[in-house]
Amino acid sequence: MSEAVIRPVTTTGPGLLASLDPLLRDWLPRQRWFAGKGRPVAGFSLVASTELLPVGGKLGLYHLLVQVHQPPTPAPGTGTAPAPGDCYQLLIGVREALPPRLAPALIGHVTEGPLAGHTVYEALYDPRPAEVLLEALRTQARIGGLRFEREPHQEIRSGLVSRAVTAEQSNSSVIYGDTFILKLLRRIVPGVNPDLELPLALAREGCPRVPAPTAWMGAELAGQSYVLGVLQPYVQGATDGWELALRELAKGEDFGADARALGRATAEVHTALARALPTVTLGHTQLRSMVDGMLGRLDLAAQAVPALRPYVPGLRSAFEALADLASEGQTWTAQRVHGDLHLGQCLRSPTGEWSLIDFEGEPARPLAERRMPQPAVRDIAGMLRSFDYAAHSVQLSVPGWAEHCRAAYCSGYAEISGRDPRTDPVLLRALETDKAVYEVVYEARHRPDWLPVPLSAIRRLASNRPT
Ligand SMILES: Nc1ncnc2c1ncn2[C@@H]1O[C@H](COP(=O)(O)OP(=O)(O)O)[C@@H](O)[C@H]1O
Ligand SMILES: O=P(O)(O)O[C@H]1O[C@H](CO)[C@@H](O[C@H]2O[C@H](CO)[C@@H](O)[C@H](O)[C@H]2O)[C@H](O)[C@H]1O
Repeated sequence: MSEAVIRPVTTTGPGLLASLDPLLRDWLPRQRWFAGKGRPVAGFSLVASTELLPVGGKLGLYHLLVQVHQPPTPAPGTGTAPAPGDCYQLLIGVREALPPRLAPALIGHVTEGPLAGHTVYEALYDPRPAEVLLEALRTQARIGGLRFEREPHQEIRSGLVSRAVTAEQSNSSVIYGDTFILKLLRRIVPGVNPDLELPLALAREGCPRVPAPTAWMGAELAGQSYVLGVLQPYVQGATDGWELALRELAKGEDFGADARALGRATAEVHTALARALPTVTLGHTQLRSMVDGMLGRLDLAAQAVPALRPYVPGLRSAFEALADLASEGQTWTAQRVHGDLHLGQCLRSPTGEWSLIDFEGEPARPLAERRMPQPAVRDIAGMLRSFDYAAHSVQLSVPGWAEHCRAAYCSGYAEISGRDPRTDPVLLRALETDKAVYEVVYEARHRPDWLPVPLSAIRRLASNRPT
């Protein structure tokens, strides 16, 4: 299909950002997806702007890439704090007045500059702007620096009605007619994004455990390419694993069969990834640098979260035990992995089929690190941590629930891959520890009330107690 240009680009001058500046300073830090929380916003630079609907009509629409200037993190080593100057993707609607249904999307009323007298708002919540994006994907448009691409044999019907996903997310998503879901990435970085790269590789490998990307949007800026969003089929009527697990727990019911099926699904994805993309052998040198990475993250985390400090020696020993095995000559295979696997990233369809989503990896880690081959056990460790989270999140504790899920999940994994992760306890403990350390920092930054959940695992892992 030939590429269609729906509208020539209009590049706006610096006045646009100046007029939005005071509103963005207030609005941006309140967004769930804003990664620079806890540090003041010193200012903005416009990286790129594209007028998608002309301002001056009833509804104007800007696509903006905005660099946010923040001073470095005050306390050294919050571990996951982004470097100053993170770039965010914004879709800004411009109207003279906002209809009441769009009130929750309000960014503010502009008083100065080229948009003075207008109201600006988060346009993803508005069906018309969302339709503009879908139409651009459908027609493989190029609009200014924005490129919209589609898998050659995939069709997108026009006129699908949109609704925004309101759940807490690291990015922002829109559902079109229960047929597609578009994820707009918020903090954007140059390079190949694993959230597109891995599902595409899996789809081309014929793996049915991941919704196959239908289309995507990106940009070329100063010679570098950026992935800005991915459209994929919407799994209708799906429930995510976190919700399911909590539901079963609350009823005191068994999650073992689902955990086993999830283990099988994870192994199917790992097997397909190992076929589709290069694998490497991790010997002593590579393991040493992996362990050094874990130790470094632990140090940063302990600086940022004092509650972690008493456990540092025990946690270090979990990592050093792995390095010791490597110095005795043991090797491991590494491959591309999901990178942030947890129950919330697993969708169960009404027919009981599991799909894995969100291959972005841990959002705070540098892209290059997220794309490095890892032992597949890293994902397994993530899921085991998730069973533990679920068990700690309900009022009524069900003794042995997390342990039962762990066993079922590992057995399911072994059924497909031929490798039971429990036969590699030192690696599993090290990777669970690394994940729990990440979670401590994540919770301290985003959900302090949840901090006791990873901290209880930290106590167990530091003393090398079994679950
Ligand atoms: N293909 C899909 N089908 C149905 N729901 C989906 C699909 N992809 C994502 N979702 C829903 O959207 C939510 C956010 O998606 P996710 O990829 O995890 O975004 P984020 O990176 O912002 O966390 C998921 O928790 C899930 O509920
Ligand atoms: O889903 P995201 O990619 O945004 O992942 C981040 O947020 C997760 C929480 O929403 C966080 O997951 C942690 O909490 C979950 C329960 O809410 C639990 O199931 C996970 O095991 C636990 O790690 C994830 O770490 C973070 O990267």
